[in-house]
Amino acid sequence: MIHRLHERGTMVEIRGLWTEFPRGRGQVQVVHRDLDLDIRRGEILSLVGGSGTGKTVLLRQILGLQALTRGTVRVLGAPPAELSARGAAAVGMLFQHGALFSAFSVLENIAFPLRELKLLPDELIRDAALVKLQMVGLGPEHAHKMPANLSGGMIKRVALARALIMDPPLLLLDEPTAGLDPAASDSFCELLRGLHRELGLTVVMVTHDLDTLFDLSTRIAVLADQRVIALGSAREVMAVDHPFIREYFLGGRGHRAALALPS
Ligand SMILES: Nc1ncnc2c1ncn2[C@@H]1O[C@H](COP(=O)(O)OP(=O)(O)OP(=O)(O)O)[C@@H](O)[C@H]1O
Repeated sequence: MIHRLHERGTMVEIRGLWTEFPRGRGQVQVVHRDLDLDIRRGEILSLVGGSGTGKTVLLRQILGLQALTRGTVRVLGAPPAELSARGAAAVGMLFQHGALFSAFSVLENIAFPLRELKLLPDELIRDAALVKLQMVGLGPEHAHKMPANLSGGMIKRVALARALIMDPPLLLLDEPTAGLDPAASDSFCELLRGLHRELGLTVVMVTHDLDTLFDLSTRIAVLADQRVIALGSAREVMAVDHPFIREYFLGGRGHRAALALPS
């Protein structure tokens, strides 16, 4: 049962999702209204939408950290909470403010989720963390540095290594290039593209950065009106007539970034 959807090529299946938050005096804020979305195995799906459209909430629901009001979210055919309770580690997440533990070294930060499981001896955990450090393009000379002594780009890389420590098939990225200068942002995108290819990862990414969006996405899902209003390639999504899409993609910044798309 667990692998049924997996075999069919669906990594995440979201059906009839409603998310509501109480707003006092009996009022509720409806963030998602009957939202459906399939995330295919091996794709890099970007979620875009205006502020407050529930992109981060959706990532947290895929991770099993946020309750649904109604509907279902299944990762590899099972509710995310069920997967994590079994220690299946199907999902890794790079949080937007993916702060590292400041009192821990780089290697201790990367090793943390594995250490928490208490299943492996220390040397194996250390070796696994060193492999991940190398995987994100950092040499062993960085292993014992403290987070305060790292650049923004290095912090993102270490947080990414930590997200990958359990070898999850699905990686969630919340604003992966936010706060990075253009050069660091480009090189982080390059790293993500390489890891996606080499590890065969499925990636779901929230981004406001159009360069990152066009650079990495294999498909784009646009959230507006509490649901997914457009889903497809950049060109397909841009062809959908909706006020948010016109403003976001066809405004000055969007137009410039779209010109760089391969024809
Ligand atoms: N735990 C919570 N309790 C109450 N309201 C919440 C909670 N989490 C999120 N919200 C509300 O849900 C809405 C969607 O939040 P979310 O962070 O997912 O937006 P977003 O699309 O990621 O926005 P942005 O692009 O600005 O980061 C917001 O109005 C937010 O205030």
